[in-house]
Amino acid sequence: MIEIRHLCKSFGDKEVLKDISTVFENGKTNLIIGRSGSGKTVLIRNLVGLLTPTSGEILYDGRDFGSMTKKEKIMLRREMGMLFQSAALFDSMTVLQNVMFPLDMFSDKTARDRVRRARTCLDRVNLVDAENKYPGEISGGMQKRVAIARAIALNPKYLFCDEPNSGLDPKTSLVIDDLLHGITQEFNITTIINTHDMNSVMGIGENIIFIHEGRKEWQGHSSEIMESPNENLTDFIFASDLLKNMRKAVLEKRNIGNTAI
Ligand SMILES: Nc1ncnc2c1ncn2[C@@H]1O[C@H](COP(=O)(O)OP(=O)(O)OP(=O)(O)O)[C@@H](O)[C@H]1O
Repeated sequence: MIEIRHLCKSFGDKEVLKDISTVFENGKTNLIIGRSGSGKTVLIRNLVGLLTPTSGEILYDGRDFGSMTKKEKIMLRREMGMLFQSAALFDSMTVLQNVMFPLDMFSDKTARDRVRRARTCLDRVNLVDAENKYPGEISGGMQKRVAIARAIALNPKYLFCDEPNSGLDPKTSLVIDDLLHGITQEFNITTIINTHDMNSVMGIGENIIFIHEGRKEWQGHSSEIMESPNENLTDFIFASDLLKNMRKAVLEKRNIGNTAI
């Protein structure tokens, strides 16, 4: 679980994050959504320690990042898996070598156990057969699955994903969403996904944080979005006229249903 208390982040006199407090639970896919420039990336960068908050606290299972020693911060970073917008694989390494990379760097397992662990992770993303291929020889969706296998190689407690579906077609995006959701539940990880993908929001959004102009404007489950009275949220989610009309039709149908009861 990650808890944020009154987090603020400014660059000079520009306030980007304004008094954000929330809880990201383990075993849940937590999504951060909001318009471009609303502060999502800055929030994730604060969470992974790439930026230092101007004020406020971030607690990782009760451990306050701000008061950790350098050594404790290094240990904490090893509990974090990261999935970047591009899969960020090493082109000169095979799929297996890519997944083994964090194990070779940080694990004290024997070489044999490291290979076994990497294969287990590849199996989890259905890519065992591709272990000897190079990133350039596989599709974008497969590359993302390799990146997921690599991100979970060290059994992370926390998994941070920055736009995991960018550049993928809708069907492949669903596969990635299902994998992230499944892995999160199976290994009880605190997963935080920064996304613009509305299919992900509606499909796997168990705990959604909507950031608007640097503030947490709304938080809830995807099933609560349709009836939310928050106009900034519904304008953002149902951006086109088509989606607005669909929402209107659904709400009217529900109202008629309720009246009939
Ligand atoms: N290092 C920095 N110095 C100054 N301003 C910054 C810095 N990093 C981000 N910002 C500003 O913070 C604001 C929020 O940026 P951020 O990248 O978090 O937006 P975002 O919600 O992730 O947008 P997008 O969806 O387009 O990725 C922007 O106005 C950006 O210019």
